[in-house]
Amino acid sequence: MPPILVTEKLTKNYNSFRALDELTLSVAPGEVVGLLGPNGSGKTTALRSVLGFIRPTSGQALVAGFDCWADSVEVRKRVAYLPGELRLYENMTGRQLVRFLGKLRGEEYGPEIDALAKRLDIDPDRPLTQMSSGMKRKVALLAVLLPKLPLIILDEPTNTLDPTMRDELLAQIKLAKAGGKAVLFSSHVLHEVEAVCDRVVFLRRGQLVHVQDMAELRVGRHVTARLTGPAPTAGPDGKPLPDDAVADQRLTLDYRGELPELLAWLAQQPVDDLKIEPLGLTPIYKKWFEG
Ligand SMILES: Nc1ncnc2c1ncn2[C@@H]1O[C@H](COP(=O)(O)OP(=O)(O)OP(=O)(O)O)[C@@H](O)[C@H]1O
Repeated sequence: MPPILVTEKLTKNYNSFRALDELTLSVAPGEVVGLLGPNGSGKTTALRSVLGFIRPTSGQALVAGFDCWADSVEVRKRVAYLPGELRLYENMTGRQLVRFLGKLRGEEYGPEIDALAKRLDIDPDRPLTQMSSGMKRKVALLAVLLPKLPLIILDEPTNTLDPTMRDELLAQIKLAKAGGKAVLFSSHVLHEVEAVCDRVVFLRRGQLVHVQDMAELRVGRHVTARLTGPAPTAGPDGKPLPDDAVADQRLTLDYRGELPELLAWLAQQPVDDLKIEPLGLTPIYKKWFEG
């Protein structure tokens, strides 16, 4: 299926400062892509450029073939967007706001508002002025999840949500994916990104430095153990261990083979205090941003 979103060498300078540097990526229908990177790495700049809020210095972003800057009206008809910082119409109730935003797009919502409000545990008839910041964020999520649009863009969506609602939002992202929508979102929370993404794009100082296929990561395991005797020279696959696998009597290994092979190998090693975890994004994040 052709991608719904394509960026080609998308670049944004603020005066002489390059906030986004030749970002090239694509997101297909039914795909969830995460943007990860430290503060100021260009995530919001990338998302806002796709929405046509920011004029690229060079390169382009296309949604369903429409240029995000030149055809931003067409683009916004196809994208539901949750900004990082909310500016809501405070004199409305949640229901009024969601209906108002729907009407701007020519969509009418009925009982589905109540069904989703119930799942998000908010009263849609309460004025926004009487809501906490997390409740307001949930109203904004209603407005993003209800529309029947092919692309959802979320800027740090779980910010201010409690743990139960974070899980609910992740479930909603999975539902959107199952319904064939494409989702692009930024986050700082690695385990959330791990839970829902098909691919994760790492940004550093505006540049794409790594793309991680999550299916590839999910078959891997991260092994740590304390060595009580001589360090092994070969790994579970019989190949020499990497130079940095053993330091200060601690073994650290990323393993992508079969589990019985790993367990048989560990049984022959002088190890205790053993931990075997899913590979996860943490070591990759550390490599790019803390290494
Ligand atoms: N309007 C602006 N004028 C000048 N510089 C800007 C402007 N907007 C963003 N920047 C700069 O561009 C860089 C990227 O900012 P951006 O908001 O895209 O980062 P981010 O990855 O979303 O960060 P965070 O994780 O903190 O939300 C930062 O250095 C920021 O200071």
